Amino acid sequence: MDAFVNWFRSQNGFFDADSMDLTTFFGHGRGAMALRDISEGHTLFTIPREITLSTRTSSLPGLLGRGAWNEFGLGRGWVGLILCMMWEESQGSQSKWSGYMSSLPTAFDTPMFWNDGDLQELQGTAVVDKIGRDEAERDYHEKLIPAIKSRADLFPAESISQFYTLERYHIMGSLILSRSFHVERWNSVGDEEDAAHENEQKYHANSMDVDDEAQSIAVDQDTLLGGEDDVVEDTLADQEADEEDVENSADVAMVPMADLLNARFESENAKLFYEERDLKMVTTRPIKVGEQIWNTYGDPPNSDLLRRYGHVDLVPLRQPLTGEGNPGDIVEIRADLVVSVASQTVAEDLQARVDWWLEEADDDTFVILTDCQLPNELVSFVRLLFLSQQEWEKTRAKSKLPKPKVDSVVLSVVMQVLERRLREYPTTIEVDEALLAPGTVDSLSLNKKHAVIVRLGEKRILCGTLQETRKLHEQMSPATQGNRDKKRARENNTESGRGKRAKR
Ligand SMILES: C[S@@+](CC[C@H](N)C(=O)[O-])C[C@H]1O[C@@H](n2cnc3c(N)ncnc32)[C@H](O)[C@@H]1O
Repeated sequence: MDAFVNWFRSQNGFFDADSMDLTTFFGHGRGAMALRDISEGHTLFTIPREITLSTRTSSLPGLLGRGAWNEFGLGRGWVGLILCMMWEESQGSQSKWSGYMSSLPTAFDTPMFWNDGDLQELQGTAVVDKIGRDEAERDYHEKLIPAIKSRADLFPAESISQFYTLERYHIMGSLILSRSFHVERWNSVGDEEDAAHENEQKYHANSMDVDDEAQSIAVDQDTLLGGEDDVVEDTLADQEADEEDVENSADVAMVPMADLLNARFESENAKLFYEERDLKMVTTRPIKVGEQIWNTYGDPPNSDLLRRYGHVDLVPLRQPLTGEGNPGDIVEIRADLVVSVASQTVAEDLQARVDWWLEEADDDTFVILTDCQLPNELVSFVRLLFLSQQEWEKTRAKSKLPKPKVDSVVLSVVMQVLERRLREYPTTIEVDEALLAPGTVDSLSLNKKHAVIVRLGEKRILCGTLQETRKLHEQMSPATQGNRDKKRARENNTESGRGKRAKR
């Protein structure tokens, strides 16, 4: 750690060694600890923008040239940044980032590196379909390899087996996934005041995928870096982002020192802020001596934490759930599961309705949170599937989604959907709870323990929602309704009797 701090200081980074220390926390890897009571608004460290590592700051895009960068598709997605990181690593001590690169981890607990047996344990969860190994490898073979093969002067044959292997590619991708920040272009000094209220790190759902990135700070690299190389990449990536309205891949940046902070659900006490020339990690709450200094990763569900970072959060859950888990958990219900359940009852061909829904609502997945409430979109979708032919034609003509109003038909379909969704996991909730019980949990491998925590979190939401739905269904069933009507009538009689008595 000393070598890294020395490198950081040699690059004009400021580090308040009286207030914080970099140390190892059990189960969290490295992190930062307060060495004294620190007040809110205190700057813990300052990172000059030129030592953030991105396709704007690396010299590689300039050396390869704008045309080639574009031709090989390196301005889209993370492949360009991955190549820059590989390139900088291959430059050894010649690279400005050598002291940083050598401090980065090379092993990860993320499912990207799990064996098939461990991956089986995640069946049914939102993780499996999102690992994206095949897509990543396609970029390696179709973009990165052709680019390096085209320039033996920049990528000598003997360096390829050391620095440009598929294994190194996955390691760099995982570093971006778990540690990158979103650093936007600085909008010129004149915009500084306007931007003042927005000048803190923003977090998005998924740092590593191009369409849902992680933490973010607005930065103008042009002002600070202004070299030819930057112009090359900037222009390219910016053009692409404008054209496609996707994240500008040039905004994805590795930020030394800031990426050493851990995070835990709703524990953030420090955040990254930008200024014209520097990024600053500033405390957002008072921190007591000995406490860990936490950044935020946006409090994602455990499925995303595991997929991107290789860990999960376990804190007390909130009503209606009990026990420990991640209050940010979610469970996803695919629209096709709902259609499959509805098709058992509905005679009409549902395809036209489904296509219309996808056009109008653009939602093929429904998300339930830990409050266990039915999402309006799910209710609206079920209603759509059960409309009579005449109602459906009217709905389509009006281009208006059905109102998310529950009735006993909707609830009964939802209950079947939830039950079927629960059966997609390899185990029951009871089995998972037993696996995580004291005495048993220690015998699980880390991967298996993480998988069980993720799937149990999702199942608890499903069971909680099923319970709530059953209650509601019960209240709406004709028998209960009849009893309730009778009861209400009795109460009304009593009420009116009381009223009369009161009047007297
Ligand atoms: C941005 S880095 C933080 C620094 C990292 N601990 C290190 O040693 O370099 C993110 C990684 O830290 C670890 N981490 C962060 N928060 C954690 C937590 N609450 N529990 C366990 N591990 C955590 C995970 O391995 C994650 O991939």
